[in-house]
Amino acid sequence: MFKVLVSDPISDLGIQQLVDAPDVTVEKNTGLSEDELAAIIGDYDALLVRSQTRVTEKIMAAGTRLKVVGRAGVGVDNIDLEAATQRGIIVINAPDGNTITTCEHTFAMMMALARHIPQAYAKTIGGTWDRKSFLGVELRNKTLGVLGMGRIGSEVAKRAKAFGMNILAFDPFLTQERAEKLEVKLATVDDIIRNADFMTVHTPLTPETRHMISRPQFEVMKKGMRIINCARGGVIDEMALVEAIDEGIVAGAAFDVFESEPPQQDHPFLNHPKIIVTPHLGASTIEAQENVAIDVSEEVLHILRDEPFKNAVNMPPVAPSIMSRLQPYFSLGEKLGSFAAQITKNQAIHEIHVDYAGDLSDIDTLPLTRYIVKGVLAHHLGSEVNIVNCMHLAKNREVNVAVSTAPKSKGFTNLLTVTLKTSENEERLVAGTLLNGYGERIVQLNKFPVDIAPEGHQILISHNDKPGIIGQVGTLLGKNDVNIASMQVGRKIIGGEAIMILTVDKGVQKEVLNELTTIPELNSAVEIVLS
Ligand SMILES: NC(=O)c1ccc[n+]([C@@H]2O[C@H](COP(=O)([O-])OP(=O)(O)OC[C@H]3O[C@@H](n4cnc5c(N)ncnc54)[C@H](O)[C@@H]3O)[C@@H](O)[C@H]2O)c1
Ligand SMILES: O=C(O)[C@H](O)COP(=O)(O)O
Repeated sequence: MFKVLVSDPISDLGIQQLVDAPDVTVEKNTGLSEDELAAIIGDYDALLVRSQTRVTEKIMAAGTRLKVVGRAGVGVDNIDLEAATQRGIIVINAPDGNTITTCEHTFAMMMALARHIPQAYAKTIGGTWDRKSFLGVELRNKTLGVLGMGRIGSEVAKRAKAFGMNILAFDPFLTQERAEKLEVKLATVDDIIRNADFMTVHTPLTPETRHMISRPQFEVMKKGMRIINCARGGVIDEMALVEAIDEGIVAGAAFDVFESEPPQQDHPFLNHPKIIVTPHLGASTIEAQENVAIDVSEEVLHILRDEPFKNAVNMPPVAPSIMSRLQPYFSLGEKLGSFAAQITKNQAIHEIHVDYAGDLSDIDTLPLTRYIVKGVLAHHLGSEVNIVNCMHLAKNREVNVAVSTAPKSKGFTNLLTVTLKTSENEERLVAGTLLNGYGERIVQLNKFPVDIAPEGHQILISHNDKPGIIGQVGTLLGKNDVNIASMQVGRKIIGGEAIMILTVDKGVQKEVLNELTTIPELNSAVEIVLS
């Protein structure tokens, strides 16, 4: 008999199929502390949660029977995926069930914001009949900026069209073709900041999206913008937002999510006259809660019964025979994918092409391809991507994954070449190898041969091959306290196009990268971070 523990409030109707299953017993025990949960989790085969229960390393370690953690919802930021993967615990989520509900909540927030509904309600029930203080704005003919055009962002855009709004949309995976299909205008973050009347964010919280709207963005923002966040706290810098509202740059904000939940009583959003808030209610409808609970219960049953399942967000075991030959390349493959994604910044990727040469040309490399695709997608999609779901996510985003093989590998015994093709018909190429005795190396970047260890923080500079540039780069980084550990320069012809790759000891601020581009003959500077 399998034992399932439900540790957050999850729809009864949604989990009915688990309750009815003859080989399963379901127990509910909500509101447990980490210690309380750790004390009992050893008795269970499956754990069902929403976002309240933090499924930490400690819980995973105590879950000696645990096969699966089911998240009735999208975000898995409350689950330690690394710890689950290490222990072979499958983590699944229900990515589709609350899309419409969250989209509708976003709209409710946008309209409440436009018409001051919470503030007017509070005054009216307080006995004041105030018709002067709450002059609103129409949505019609206004420009809505959507950051993140995944499931929820796309639905929001669709509904905004019906309200007569013009949509500017940005998503690293949004191609011109898909934008046309969705009837939105493909834009940059900068276009949105400078031109939108309303802006709504629908991205996960990743190192790249954290504070993607902060002081520098507020400084150039269209005056009077209204901002909605029903995605994840932290995408918009909360303190910078309060300042921007108080300075009259932002007209108002509607937030369902906070950097830390629940927020402290003295959080500046609470009781601010121009900020309206809800307590992470985006997914809280009867329908969505039933949907996500049904989806997750179905998957939990499959996993407990060793049947095929689809929405795993962490890694399943790979067959041992394939593992022994491919495993040494998994980490290199993921890093090549991530490197390639980071040098393809702000361009929609429509194909990930992988070429396997030499030792890798005669085996089934699909598990390795998954690591590469994961590396590419995880840069934008965050912890939701894993080697189980990455192909599915690529397909959903109309990103084609193509593989070719070649018996010869330019003098290397093995060579992995990852090429990202963008919708602007550009290509970014990163090739790497496992060198006997030297480990992982990147040996080609676009058309330039290089030799770098793919790890830590790097700066990739594209410049014209002119005397003095290296010195200026070194001086500028030194001035900004960035220590250079190693440097590589590559060029095809003297005086022509060239690249420089610097390995540095720590992260580099965006301002420093921008300053680098002011050096004459230096065309671009991008930071690459590899773990
Ligand atoms: N408030 C709630 O209760 C609630 C409910 C459901 C989902 N969510 C959250 O909403 C967010 C979106 O959910 P979804 O189901 O649409 O996810 P999704 O994965 O379908 O879409 C997220 C999109 O963000 C894009 N993205 C990543 N980095 C970006 C960047 N730097 N700039 C612009 N776009 C970027 C991705 O390419 C992707 O298309 C998630 O954070 C999810 O956890 C919140
Ligand atoms: O990621 C999600 O699905 C939402 O944030 C909903 O979270 P909840 O299940 O705690 O409401």
